[in-house]
Amino acid sequence: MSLDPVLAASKSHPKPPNAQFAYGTAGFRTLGAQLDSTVFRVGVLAALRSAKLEGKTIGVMITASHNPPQDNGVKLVDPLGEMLPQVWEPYATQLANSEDLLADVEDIVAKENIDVGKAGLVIVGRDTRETGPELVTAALDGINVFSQSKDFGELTTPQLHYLVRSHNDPEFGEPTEQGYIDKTVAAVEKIMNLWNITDPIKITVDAANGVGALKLKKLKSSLIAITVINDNTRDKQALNVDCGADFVKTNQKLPANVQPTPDTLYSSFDGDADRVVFYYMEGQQFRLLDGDRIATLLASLLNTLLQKVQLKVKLGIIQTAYANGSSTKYIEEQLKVPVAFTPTGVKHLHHKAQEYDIGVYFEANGHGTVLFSDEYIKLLKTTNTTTEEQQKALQTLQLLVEVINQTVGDSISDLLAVLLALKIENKSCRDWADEYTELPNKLFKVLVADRFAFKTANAERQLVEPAGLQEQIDALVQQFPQGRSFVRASGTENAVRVYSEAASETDCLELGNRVCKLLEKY
Ligand SMILES: CC(=O)N[C@H]1[C@@H](OP(=O)(O)O)O[C@H](CO)[C@@H](O)[C@@H]1O
Ligand SMILES: [Mg+2]
Repeated sequence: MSLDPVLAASKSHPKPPNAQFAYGTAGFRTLGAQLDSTVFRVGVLAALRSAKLEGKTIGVMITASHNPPQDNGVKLVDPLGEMLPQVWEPYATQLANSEDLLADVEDIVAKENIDVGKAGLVIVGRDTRETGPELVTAALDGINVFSQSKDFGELTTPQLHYLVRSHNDPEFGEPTEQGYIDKTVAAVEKIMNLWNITDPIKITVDAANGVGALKLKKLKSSLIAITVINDNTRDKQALNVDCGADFVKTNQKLPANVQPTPDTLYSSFDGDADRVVFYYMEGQQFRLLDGDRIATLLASLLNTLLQKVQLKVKLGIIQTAYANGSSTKYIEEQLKVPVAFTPTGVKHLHHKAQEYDIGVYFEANGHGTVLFSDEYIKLLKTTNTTTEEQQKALQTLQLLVEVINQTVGDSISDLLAVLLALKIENKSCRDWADEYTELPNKLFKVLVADRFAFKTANAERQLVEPAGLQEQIDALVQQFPQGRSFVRASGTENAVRVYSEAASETDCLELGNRVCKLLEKY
């Protein structure tokens, strides 16, 4: 099959002069108005990826998550719902920046030994941004050069991952949006019936004025009573503004439009509904229950259920350096579950989680999920129980595999899993928040001339370059009780991040400010 048609198709999607693009942690992300040629070329690459995998279905998601409304982005999803493998990321960058598209397509086809005639289907989803529809057109134009395409319209990022997986693996679920909803709702209802919970699970969710609002409203069940606020997806300038998971986590305060009833749990999604955080007011105090808390709550429920059935499996929690030190201590000392650390970015955590029978991974910002291994799922099917209590625990473990999205962090399924865990364990939001006391912590952003000069080791917890800087940070940290601080280059923004944590609020600020000061000369 000739590669020439790519040239004619690319004529309607010219590359802006002098623009440079890089496929990073979150795919391509920049102003939506700059992305037409890039998204077209990602469409071409998606078709090549499908051909390379002999006709497997590939996904293209158009979103910029928690970024401001004028931004947009695009990322590729592999057949089982995983991220594009890292070895293919340079191809995405190569095509996006190409001045001779045909030559670069030929280069990739030759390097990967691709028969473009084998391309199968590429499916496309987008969040609610204004530039979404035109970028979908660009993606379809790119895909259609070599492959079949299907546009699923507005989706959450995790729904697109689900759809890619179910297209390739029919046992995973019905490959439609309704299939996703039915699978999730049915598993939640079954768990509630098992535990005789007749009172619907209730919560108010701040949907960041994003796609999560539309999808939450489609969860129809007499046992699920979700009130959605910040659901204005028609006002394209409202997305993620003064609301959403990132706003709540960063500012550690309530989003717009929540008039809180004390001791009542609330939740916030981000713009593409793959992150979730929880919070409530205890008197005048705002208490945040972030990704670290979700990990401990879910791991603790799973542990209890496993003990009831007397199942011995390898359960682990995966964190990044941004996890609060108190959460790590609580997991190791109280839950007695091993903790592993990886660099920031979900792909690292996801990969590590696959080493366990049950791998619970969450970034502190609320992005994460629980992965169950095939062996574990088989073990559940062949386990015998003697008592009714054990049978209930075993069935709950089986149903949790259905509730929790196995492809990627998912606000909707994480929300439901958390609410189920609280019901089953009969925990109030205070009980949950009192499991451990967080150390005061703060995240700083420092602009430097060259963020690539900052090189780290030990899951990003130590700097190896610039030489000598880590020693200076260590010397500062030692001066503060329970102090911890580290510096790393952001993978998504042109900045260096400084994290600080210490026994008191004042110490935490002081430590952070002094580490930031060390960076001034860079
Ligand atoms: C401290 C922090 O929250 N960092 C975020 C942020 O990465 P940076 O590499 O720190 O810019 O964006 C990533 C993609 O959304 C997310 O996975 C990660 O957790
Ligand atoms: Mg997101």
